[in-house]
Amino acid sequence: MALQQLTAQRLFEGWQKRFSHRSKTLQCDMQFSVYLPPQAEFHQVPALYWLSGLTCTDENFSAKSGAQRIAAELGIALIIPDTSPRGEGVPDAADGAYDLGLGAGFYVNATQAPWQQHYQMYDYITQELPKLCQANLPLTAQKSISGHSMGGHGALVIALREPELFCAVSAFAPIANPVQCDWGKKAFSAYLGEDQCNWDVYDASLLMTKLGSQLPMLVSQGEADQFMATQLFPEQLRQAAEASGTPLQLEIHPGYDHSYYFIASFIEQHLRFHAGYLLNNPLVE
Ligand SMILES: N[C@@H](CCC(=O)N[C@@H](CSC=O)C(=O)NCC(=O)O)C(=O)O
Repeated sequence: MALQQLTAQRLFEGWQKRFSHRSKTLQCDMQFSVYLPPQAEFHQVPALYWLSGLTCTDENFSAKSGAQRIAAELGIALIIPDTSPRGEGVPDAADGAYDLGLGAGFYVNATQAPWQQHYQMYDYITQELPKLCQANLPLTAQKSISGHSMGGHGALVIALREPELFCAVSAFAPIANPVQCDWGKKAFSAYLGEDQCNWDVYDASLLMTKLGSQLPMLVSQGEADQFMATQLFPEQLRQAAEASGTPLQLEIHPGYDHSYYFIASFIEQHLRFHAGYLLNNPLVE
């Protein structure tokens, strides 16, 4: 599996890198970013996978979160994929809408035309990308996962469905019950078809109610988030956790909105939370 390095920049004694590769799963060329902490020059390090939200590429989190300073201190690599397949021949929303198509893959495996050939983001994130990173970067097998909004939905769904892949999960302002909100209904009906029975396996609140989880799980939500009441529904996640006995740490932060300013304010807490499990040292948190 060939990986082409596009850029490399020194950052907090480590390296911020951008790679390109041909994705067999998505049938297009993909780019992703990686932060390698200084420790990776001497030994393998664990990795946190970060899933971004609507309209993002791998560059939003890389440039705006400020995560690298803490990742360098803790010795954790950050793997930051794109949010959809891209390139010539990859379909987009007919009207160029921001919440479907390019930049809006929703981390599902599409089954419907014209999406199903390329929009296989669930398999890309859970299978192809980790294999590629493991084979080409100085990483241990330890992984955890986090994300924002659409990416928070992706992180929770993936961790609930495949808990053996990760040692912890967290999310910022996740779309917690997508089958009930306009963003989710629009994307799922396009990618998965009108039969809502096929949507449930991509809904964190429904999955949690059904399966429960003992995975360490932290969710942060801004109370002044402009999307909280219409698209995110954190209360549904809280109820699902209570119903299933899932030890969800759900924190509501007064005054914070949906932006990367919120993420930048709490990313240190999230990285220390993940480090407690990635480094097998609960005292780090
Ligand atoms: N353009 C839209 C909102 C787009 C938006 O807010 N995107 C968020 C993620 S929202 C859920 O997945 C984001 O992370 N944007 C990138 C950034 O750098 O801020 C609208 O106008 O409502």
